[in-house]
Amino acid sequence: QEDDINEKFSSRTDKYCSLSHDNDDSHSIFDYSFAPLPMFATTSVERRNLQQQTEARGSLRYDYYYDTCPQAEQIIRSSVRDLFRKQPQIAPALLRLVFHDCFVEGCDASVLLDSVEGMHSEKESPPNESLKGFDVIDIVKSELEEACPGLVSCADAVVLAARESVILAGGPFYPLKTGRRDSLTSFAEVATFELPSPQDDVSKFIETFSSKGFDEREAVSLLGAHSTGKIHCNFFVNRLYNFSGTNSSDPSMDSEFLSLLRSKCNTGQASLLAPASKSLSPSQLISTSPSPSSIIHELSSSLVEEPAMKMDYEGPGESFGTLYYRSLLQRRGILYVDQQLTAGEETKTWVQAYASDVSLFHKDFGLTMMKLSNMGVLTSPMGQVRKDCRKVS
Ligand code: HEM
Repeated sequence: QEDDINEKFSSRTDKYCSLSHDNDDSHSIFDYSFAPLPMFATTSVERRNLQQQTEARGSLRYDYYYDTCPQAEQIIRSSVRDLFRKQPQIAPALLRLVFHDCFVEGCDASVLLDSVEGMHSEKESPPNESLKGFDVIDIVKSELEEACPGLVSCADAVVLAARESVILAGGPFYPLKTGRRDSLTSFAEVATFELPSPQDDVSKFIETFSSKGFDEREAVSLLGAHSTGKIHCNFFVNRLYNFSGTNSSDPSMDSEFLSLLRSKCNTGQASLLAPASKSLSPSQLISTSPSPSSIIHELSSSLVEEPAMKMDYEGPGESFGTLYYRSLLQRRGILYVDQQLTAGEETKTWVQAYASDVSLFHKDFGLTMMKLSNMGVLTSPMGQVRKDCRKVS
């Protein structure tokens, strides 16, 4: 089996090397081993020319703001770090936010727009009800606006803030190109139908990610993001008390873990949170549960917490990824979709590989986050740079 994994890994390495040569970037990500990025042009005239050529080609490039706002990435880094010191839960919130932005019509900050007449916002679609981090992006963006008005897009702020969050959560650094622009609209309906459900089985999981261009290895590595943050009881309570209408728990769950989760989400809360989980579809289950969004939508007002389970329930100190995949092998996945990763032949191979090799996981996770962050981006002359991330300018 180890040979099998090695073989898959080496072909994957080749794939990424050749992929990066297909792009405008002639550097493999392994060339710089996550060190500071190489600069392609040395003088500011060369840089400006390169930027203009890049804009004409409509693609992203490293250090896009070098001339216009050289401090942009540093502002985002220090702003996220300062906020994290006060509220560590912003890191998982921002990591989840980038996934929910990029998976729906690309990384274009469409998830940040508020609803206005004639446009229903993605953030109000059922899968996004408990999404957080909007106010963090507002703070980051106001600092960017103060330094460089109208220049740095909300879409770049989202991907760069998420990368910082991964590092703060103990994950890897990965290089990111910039130059994304912001959408002019939000896609609430697409979000409702295209974001995956916590109740998906492994075939649905594979299908959803494959429809967005991710293979099984990439999809399994991305779910390693569930190493950090919290999951509210309403997303998994059906597994504890009434799995698939059986009035009993999910048989795929370890019994000690079941007791632990039941102690976090007791029957009273469970019936309150999922009154009709027998007959509801997964998306209905989420949408009809009392929305936690009023409480946790705004991080600053999250004084009352809904019942939830921490992903790093064994306590801090576990590095990003290790506990998550080991737990799945011990039948201790929190969401049904998490546990389902051990139900597919290839997905299980990757769970095993990541459980025993954290550096392999970090490398794969970094690569897949790069791919996620580049999905369906808008580049000049499309889209715009919003001044306020919640409103079209
Ligand atoms: C099949 C795919 C996925 C499903 C169904 C899913 C579902 C969920 C659900 C239901 C929660 C709990 C939210 C809450 O309790 O408020 C959650 C949390 C989270 N998800 Fe996912 N997720 C998926 C993939 C991903 C990916 C690809 C990422 C990032 C790359 C991600 C990052 C996170 C993070 C960091 C949290 C914790 C958020 C926090 O504590 O604020 N998820 N996810």
